[in-house]
Amino acid sequence: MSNSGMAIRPVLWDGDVFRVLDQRLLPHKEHYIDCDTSDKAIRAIKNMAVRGAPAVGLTGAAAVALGAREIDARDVDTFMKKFDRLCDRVKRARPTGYNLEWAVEQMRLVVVENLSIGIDAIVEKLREKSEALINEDIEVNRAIGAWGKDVIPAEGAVLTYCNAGGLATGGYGTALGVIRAAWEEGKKFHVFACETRPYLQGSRLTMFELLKEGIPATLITDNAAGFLMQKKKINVVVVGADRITANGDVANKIGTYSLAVLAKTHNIPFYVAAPRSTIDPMKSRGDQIPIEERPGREITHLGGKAIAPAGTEALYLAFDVTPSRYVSGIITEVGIITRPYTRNIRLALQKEAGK
Ligand SMILES: CSC[C@H]1O[C@H](OP(=O)(O)O)[C@H](O)[C@@H]1O
Repeated sequence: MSNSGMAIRPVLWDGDVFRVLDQRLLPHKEHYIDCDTSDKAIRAIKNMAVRGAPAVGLTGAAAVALGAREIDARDVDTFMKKFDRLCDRVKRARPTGYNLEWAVEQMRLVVVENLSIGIDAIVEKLREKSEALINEDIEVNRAIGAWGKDVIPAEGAVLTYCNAGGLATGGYGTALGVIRAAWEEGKKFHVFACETRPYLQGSRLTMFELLKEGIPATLITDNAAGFLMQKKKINVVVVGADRITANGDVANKIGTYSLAVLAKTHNIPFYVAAPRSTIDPMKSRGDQIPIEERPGREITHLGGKAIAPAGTEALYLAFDVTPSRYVSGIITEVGIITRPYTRNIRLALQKEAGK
């Protein structure tokens, strides 16, 4: 276990270097990229060396802390102008997850609240805030697990999609945080993990995490989920989220919407586990969420080898949006939000954490 007690640390500070576990190499190799510049941290987000909305947010915050050190400014006004440009550059790294915008805003607030202490002291506070956000994320995920563990049956099967685990966060996980908490309570359930084409977060990352901790799990192809639900093999579905709008619509990995519709068809509870930092109160509906389109090569190639004929045109929409009517509840660090979502999300955002 690392010093945070986490089985896995996807991101961490080591002195003045921000270290990112390169998830493109998992499960075969655990290699950390040492980010000593904002460009390296931003690149790690763009090329998905680090992925998962909260982990992306934490890396964005680190990119801001690293970038602040790079700013050449003799006065605070000049520093602020360059700092705002840095924040905009970091936020553009990936468009769909809200945690990136949220984390960069947390960093910007540090500067705004400390303009009088001088540039060097501001830079130091940004480095401290970036590390604090990682530790806060772990605690928030533990609270999500504590609230959510009761949706997992004492025996039976939970299906999850993509990777919303320690690798997608500061180290504990949202959907996998719920599963971890239920396991730590002694429940004897089974996990079905969808492989989640094309990046294979499920097969490469979720199975990596669950096997590491001895949580019973079976990998399935994405297209097997419906049949298992039809055969009554699944008791509950728990997934993560990248952005949740004020009315409870949920952006998550492409394929999540299909699972939600199937779950509703088969009367299976469908839960979304996410910190409140994933909730975007400024967007009222899911159709306002920017959906990232990634290179088609990420579909036509696997491990660098073509799995489609040369010249194949591929459309890779990396996320989809599940309307709130398919969502049984949103598991957060302050409780499980249920409908009416607009009202109850607003109340949840006003609560103090942990109450
Ligand atoms: C806990 S958020 C995890 C979330 O992020 C994943 O997307 P990506 O791997 O492309 O960053 C996926 O949507 C997961 O549910």
